[in-house]
Amino acid sequence: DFCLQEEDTEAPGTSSGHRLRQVVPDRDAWKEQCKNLLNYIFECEDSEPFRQPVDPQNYPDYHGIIDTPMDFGSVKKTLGEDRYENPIELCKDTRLIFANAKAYTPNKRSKIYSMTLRLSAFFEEQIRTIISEYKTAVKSSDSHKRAAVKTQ
Ligand SMILES: COc1ccc(NC(=O)N2CCN(C(=O)c3ccco3)CC2)c(F)c1
Repeated sequence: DFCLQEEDTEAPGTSSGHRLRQVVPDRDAWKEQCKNLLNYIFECEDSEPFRQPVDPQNYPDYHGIIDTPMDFGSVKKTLGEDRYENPIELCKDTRLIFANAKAYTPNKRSKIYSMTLRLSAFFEEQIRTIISEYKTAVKSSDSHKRAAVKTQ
């Protein structure tokens, strides 16, 4: 964010023109943070069954039980294609991965389901800060916008 001065036709830092550049939290920081979080999850062995969509050949009843399949590969692709507006949307899709496993598992002690419990605990720990910093950045950048309008 910066406030343009009338005489400011020069490149920044020249003797005649000058710019007031304020530091505002980066509202796009969540993208890189979520990319790194997803890469870490992909490195975890616990994510192996959840990196790609379920193959109906292996689990013929899966799509009869689960209405909205989701996997980390799809989340990563959506993020990479800039189709998430914010980290809250990414968090919703990721929670769907865990909810689907809980809905599909025949019992709560199944190996595959137990993998989601560890993954989910780790994900929730990490996404909490990412979302909190994003919300702060949005609030701050909105207030900077209001301030900038006032000076015009
Ligand atoms: C292409 O290679 C693949 C693609 C996808 C997968 N994933 C699966 O088949 N899953 C098994 C069913 N499921 C459960 O949540 C679940 C809960 C309890 C029992 O199952 C989701 C993950 C895979 F293993 C290999």
